[in-house]
Amino acid sequence: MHPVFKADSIKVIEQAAAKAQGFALFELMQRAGRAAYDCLEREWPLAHRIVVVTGSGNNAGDGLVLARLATEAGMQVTLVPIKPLDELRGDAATAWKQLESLNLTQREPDAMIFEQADVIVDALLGTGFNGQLRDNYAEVIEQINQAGIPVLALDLPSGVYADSGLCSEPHIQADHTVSFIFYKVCQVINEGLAAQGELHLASLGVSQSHFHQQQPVAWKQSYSDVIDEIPERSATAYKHACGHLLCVGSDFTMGGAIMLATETALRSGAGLVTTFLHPDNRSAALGFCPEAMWHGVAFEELSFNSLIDANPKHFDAMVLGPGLGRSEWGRQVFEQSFAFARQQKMPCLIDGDGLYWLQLFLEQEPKLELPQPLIVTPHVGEAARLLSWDTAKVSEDRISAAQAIADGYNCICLLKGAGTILADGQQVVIAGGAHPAMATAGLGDVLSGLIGSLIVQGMSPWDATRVATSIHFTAGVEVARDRVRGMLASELIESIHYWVNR
Ligand SMILES: NC(=O)C1=CN([C@@H]2O[C@H](COP(=O)(O)OP(=O)(O)OC[C@H]3O[C@@H](n4cnc5c(N)ncnc54)[C@H](O)[C@@H]3O)[C@@H](O)[C@H]2O)[C@@H](O)CC1
Ligand SMILES: [K+]
Repeated sequence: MHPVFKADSIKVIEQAAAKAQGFALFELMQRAGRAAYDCLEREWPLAHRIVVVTGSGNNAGDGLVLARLATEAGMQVTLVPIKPLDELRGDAATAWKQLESLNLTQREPDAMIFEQADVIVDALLGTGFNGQLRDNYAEVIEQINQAGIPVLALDLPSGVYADSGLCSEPHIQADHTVSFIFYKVCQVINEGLAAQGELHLASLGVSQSHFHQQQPVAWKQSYSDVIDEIPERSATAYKHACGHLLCVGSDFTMGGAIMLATETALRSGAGLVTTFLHPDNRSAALGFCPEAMWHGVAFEELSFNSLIDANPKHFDAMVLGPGLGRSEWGRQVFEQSFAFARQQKMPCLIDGDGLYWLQLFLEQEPKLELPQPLIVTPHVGEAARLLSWDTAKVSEDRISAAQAIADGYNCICLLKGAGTILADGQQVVIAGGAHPAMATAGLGDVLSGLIGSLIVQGMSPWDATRVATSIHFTAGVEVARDRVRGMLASELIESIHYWVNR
């Protein structure tokens, strides 16, 4: 897992690291420029004409170090300084002094200059960018984007806000980004993910021992961090020992949702899955996945309790809500399932319309006792309702929103979006990233089924949520590959079957 920091913390850490290792901060800038140059050479081995666009801060300094190294390596480097290089201060001024005697060509920003480059190096704005783009920055960024030439961004693409991952318009659209020292928030969530191209992390010799009391805002988790956490399965395992998941959802308008959750749960290893859904869906469900035990919950008798009584099985966890709908049927099924989860003290994951009912029930009865442990899996709109925040406020700070839900509901919150945010009241983990193909219906249902499945197989709700989120994203990327549209949620299930068994 990698720590994720806000820009201010990184500044403190840089200074602490330099002091602890006995070198000047300028050494870090040299290392940053070197790491970026190495990336340039590795990713574009044939590149010769390099245009380095610089701004007014230390990000420019990194670009000037790269310019020197590229020149020394025989490349033809042109500088496009947006601010006069003589006005640079501190370490960036030192970097300029080291370069000045090489008398590199300097040009005004111009579409022609950018179009003639093999690679454009973006050293305009890094972590010090704030507010609206000033002066001619927007115009230059547009010229760079329109040139259609590969772009290497230093630390982050200019115009991306380091601490939120939100972007100004315009912002640099990079092909590769070399992030220095630690990940920033923009490198793990929100639109920043789409701007950075392929991300490389260059630690510059700074390690976690230099945190210097700075708290990471989150930890970035990937599939390789979690795969060993899935419990081993013994050769003598039998289905009753591999967990029994109860899924509840799908009125007649959204029959597929709970089916996707159910099949995913079985394909990812749950021993048994019992699913309650609207009776109109039952025969389709049986055809879809004959391995699950499907029960139609009729409206007339609203017989959830009698169904439970007639099925005196032990359930290890419940997934409640995919496709539940907002009709009276959904309301009653939610009420009864919710009470059942509470009474059984079993882990309960509430998703989809289950979250709608949860919020409505709490509005009517604010002290309503919640099932424990509880997992909620909202998207931004659902999170806004749960928090009574407006949607824009949640979008602007999804990390705080996930933490507020985890704290307020004493639960695990999985907040969906580009970079899924997981909070449990103590820590924040970011898993997955962004892929355009994943903007499709049913993926949340698949994720809910996977989390429920890992819980019934013995993982703690927090671990199951973390591990499932990484597997789900990995499967999505594998299925979609470079296809940006048209992936079906059901296509992920086979891939999840593969990834849980690696
Ligand atoms: N020694 C160090 O401090 C190191 C810094 N590093 C680099 O330094 C960067 C941070 O440097 P700085 O804090 O100097 O900041 P930046 O270089 O990111 O940008 C700050 C400059 O941009 C200007 N600016 C801010 N917002 C603007 C806007 N909206 N429109 C136009 N101009 C704007 C500011 O006036 C300031 O001059 C990092 O991203 C990284 O690239 C690395 O070299 C590692 C070592
Ligand atoms: K940059």
